[in-house]
Amino acid sequence: MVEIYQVIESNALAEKLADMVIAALIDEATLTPKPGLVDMRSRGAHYDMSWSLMCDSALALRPTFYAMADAGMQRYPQRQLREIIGALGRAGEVRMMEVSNGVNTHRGAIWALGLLVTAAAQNLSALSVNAITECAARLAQIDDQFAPKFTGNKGEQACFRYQVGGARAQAQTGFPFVVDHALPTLHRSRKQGDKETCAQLNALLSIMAVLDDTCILSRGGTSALTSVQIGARKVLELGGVTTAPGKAALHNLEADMLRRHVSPGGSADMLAAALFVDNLTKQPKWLSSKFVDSDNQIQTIGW
Ligand SMILES: CC(C)(COP(=O)(O)OP(=O)(O)OC[C@H]1O[C@@H](n2cnc3c(N)ncnc32)[C@H](O[C@H]2O[C@H](COP(=O)(O)OP(=O)(O)OP(=O)(O)O)[C@@H](O)[C@H]2O)[C@@H]1O)[C@@H](O)C(=O)NCCC(=O)NCCS
Ligand SMILES: Nc1ncnc2[nH]cnc12
Repeated sequence: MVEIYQVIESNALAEKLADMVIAALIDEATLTPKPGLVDMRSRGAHYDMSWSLMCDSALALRPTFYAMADAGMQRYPQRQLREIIGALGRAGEVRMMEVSNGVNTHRGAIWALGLLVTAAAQNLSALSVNAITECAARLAQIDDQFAPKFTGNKGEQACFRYQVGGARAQAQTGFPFVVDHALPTLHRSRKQGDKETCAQLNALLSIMAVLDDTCILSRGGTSALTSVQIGARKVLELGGVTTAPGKAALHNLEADMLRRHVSPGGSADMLAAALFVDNLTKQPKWLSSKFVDSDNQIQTIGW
């Protein structure tokens, strides 16, 4: 019997992975409403961002994520791979700043989704949530000798001042709030029949309820972070955004955040990461095939 299968070039797989990252970033930006964040209806607590800017920034980052996925598919030693994607990430940040006119639209997203897309590309035959996040964590733990020791960025300053782990620790510990909070909430909410928008919003709130978001800390300090975490938890305890009490609590949470002028930018990045991992682990048809690896060997992607 002749086996019929589609052979995909590895660069086509990297293209697909990059497309999935961009789709996750655009889905996150488009999710409406989101408290404090840019969405289709408002700029939230950001004077310098808009929905179209977020989309332009995401699209401009496609070559960055493609190059990271491509690097992940080559058989580089892990330290070399870490340094390659570190350089790509820094170049991506420069590109982001050019497109956004100096606004930090996606720095945290480049970091988190860059590590995740590289990890996914390294393990195309084992695309599970744990395999991807654990591989991304191992990459994040490797010291990149070419990275500046201090960035001077607001996130870094907040980490020192408030003694929290921020974006780096999230990645180095395997994105626990994506794995243990966002994805289970997303799945539970879908299972109980919520619309996709509500399921994603509940997932965002489940992250906001626990994350040490340095965007909130640097603008509003610990009192703002505690208030946001309590507010997000309250919406979920009241049954989430589909119930009348949950909706009312969400409204109060948003008003409180706008009054404090704080935004959960880190939580938004973690939601995009969750949407990317969720899509990737749904066994998409384009991956259930074979591909040519960097040694010109045909590899089967299987589940
Ligand atoms: C490791 C880096 C991410 C650098 O991080 P650093 O600690 O130096 O700080 P930031 O530059 O501030 O970047 C951290 C970004 O991560 C997001 N974030 C915040 N808290 C968390 C968290 N607990 N877990 C995960 N992610 C988190 C956050 O990004 C979002 O916020 C941005 C908008 O914030 P906003 O306050 O509006 O904007 P600012 O301009 O900063 O302030 P204002 O003036 O407006 O008040 C938005 O972009 C979201 O994305 C933080 O911004 C990483 O950059 C790094 O090391 N890169 C080097 C390259 C590399 O090695 N790459 C590896 C492979 S990809
Ligand atoms: N929707 C959004 N609004 C503001 N900052 C963000 N960072 C990532 N996504 C964001």
